[in-house]
Amino acid sequence: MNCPFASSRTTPPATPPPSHFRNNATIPTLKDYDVDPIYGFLPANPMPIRRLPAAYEPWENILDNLNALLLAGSLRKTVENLPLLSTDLLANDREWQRAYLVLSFIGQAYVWGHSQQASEVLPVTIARPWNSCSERLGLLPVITYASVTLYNYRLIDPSGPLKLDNMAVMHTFTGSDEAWFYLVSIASEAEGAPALSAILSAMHAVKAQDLEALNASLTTIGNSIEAITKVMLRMYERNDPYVFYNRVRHFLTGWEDSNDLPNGVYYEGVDSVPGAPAKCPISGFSAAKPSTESLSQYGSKPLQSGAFGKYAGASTGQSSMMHCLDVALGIEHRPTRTGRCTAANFNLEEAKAHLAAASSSSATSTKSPTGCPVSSSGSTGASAVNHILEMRKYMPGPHRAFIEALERGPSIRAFVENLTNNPALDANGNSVHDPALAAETTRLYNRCVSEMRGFRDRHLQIVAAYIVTQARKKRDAEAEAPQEDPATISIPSPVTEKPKMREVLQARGTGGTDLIPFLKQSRQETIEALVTPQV
Ligand code: HEM
Repeated sequence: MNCPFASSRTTPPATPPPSHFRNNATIPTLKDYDVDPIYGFLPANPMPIRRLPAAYEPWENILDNLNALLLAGSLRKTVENLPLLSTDLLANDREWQRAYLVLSFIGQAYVWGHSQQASEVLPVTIARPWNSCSERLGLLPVITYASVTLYNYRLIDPSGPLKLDNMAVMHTFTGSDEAWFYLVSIASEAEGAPALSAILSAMHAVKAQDLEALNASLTTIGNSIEAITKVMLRMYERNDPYVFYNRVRHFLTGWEDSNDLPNGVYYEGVDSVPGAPAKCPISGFSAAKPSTESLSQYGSKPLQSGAFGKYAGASTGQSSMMHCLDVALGIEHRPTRTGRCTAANFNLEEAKAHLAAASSSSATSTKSPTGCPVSSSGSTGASAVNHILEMRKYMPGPHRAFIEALERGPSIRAFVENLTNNPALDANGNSVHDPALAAETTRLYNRCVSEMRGFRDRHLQIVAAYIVTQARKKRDAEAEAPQEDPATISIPSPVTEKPKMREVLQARGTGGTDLIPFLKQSRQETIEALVTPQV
């Protein structure tokens, strides 16, 4: 028998095995999913626009003055007094994307404020158009990776190279460290872009069983991952971990699981937002109503009916690039535990030990870095959620669809696995493929997986430096602060900053995950994709 998918070199099976690598599957094209061969997921041809048409000047004016308004404490009032602008005048994708960016910055600034209590209510003037833009783009009405990176970049010299040194961001909440955080992420999108065409070529090569073409594509994919890791390491150059943790993250945080906003945010004047609880048919309010305190804070106008939405904030985990690479290489992510650490079960020493282990080994541990008990399977008994898949909800619709189309495409990993361990034989029992070429395919595939592991190793170190260590320092500083007699302290301002114990004690992602166990699991799943020749 001469089945190319034969599972054994010497004993062909009675019936042909299934086509594990889905070689009849359709392969997507980049252009159908708003992906550029050079810019990847970054909008290009035309580039992101820098200002909306004149009708939207009231929004742009607020963004121009965002920092000043925040500092002056007058942002909320200004937003409440905005005219309600319709999105009907937005004429093309770039305008919709720009509007989403502008409203993301204003919306986040409104909710979190500057040393103010979070606002549970988002006024109709922002809530309604933000929700319309999100619907149109397949995003959610919260700040996302798309708001701060994809739609927020420009080239300093438009005819110059797509490289970090020639990139700028249009907006930040806080300044240059934050800008660098976005810029490095944007540069990583650019460095990864060649991998996207190569993934499609690799899938075509699998279909055609063309090892030379497959090897060339795998080489490009491996080089791209290496370049992503290299540029990611430039993060340390101009983004100070203290500034990032204590100044920047605040604005990028969502309200999916927030102590400050336990019901999420109330989108005034919006009939429904994705995932919103059902509304009361009589009052028009969703089951949970904004608190009396929120209502009293909320200006003088009567509150319109609306809907509560609970969403995670912006996270680099929302980059479609890494999802594509995972899918292309057959790296599968399992659900992660959702157990939350609390002040009660936090143990810093265990957290430190865990982190030390995390940066030197891939072995799983039975303690989370926050010192919370975790079983070796990563479960605390709480329901498990696949955080990596969850992040796809926060990607632009066409990019999410592209990843899903890749999932339906031919499986490169299954092909390499077969090639390595069940090579196809001709009528004489000889390998159909040149064994040296096939060995090279296995090596190149494994190199791609190892590059992904290398990326995740380095990323873990970044997260440790920018979040876990900073959380610890903040906790230590608070513990060392002299305990004054509260009776002798006068609090001068009506603006109170609530102690954020959970934020201090928990090293959590802006996207809302318990960090290190999640990232370690993701790295472990990467390692599991390696194809090992069976002897
Ligand atoms: C200061 C720099 C960075 C910090 C503090 C950081 C932080 C995080 C955090 C907290 C998560 C967990 C998900 C969440 O809860 O939000 C995460 C996930 C992730 N980040 Fe980053 N990140 C940084 C830079 C980057 C860069 C530059 C990239 C891309 C090149 C990147 C790619 C990813 C990916 C792909 C995930 C999903 C987890 C995985 O696939 O293993 N990160 N990051």
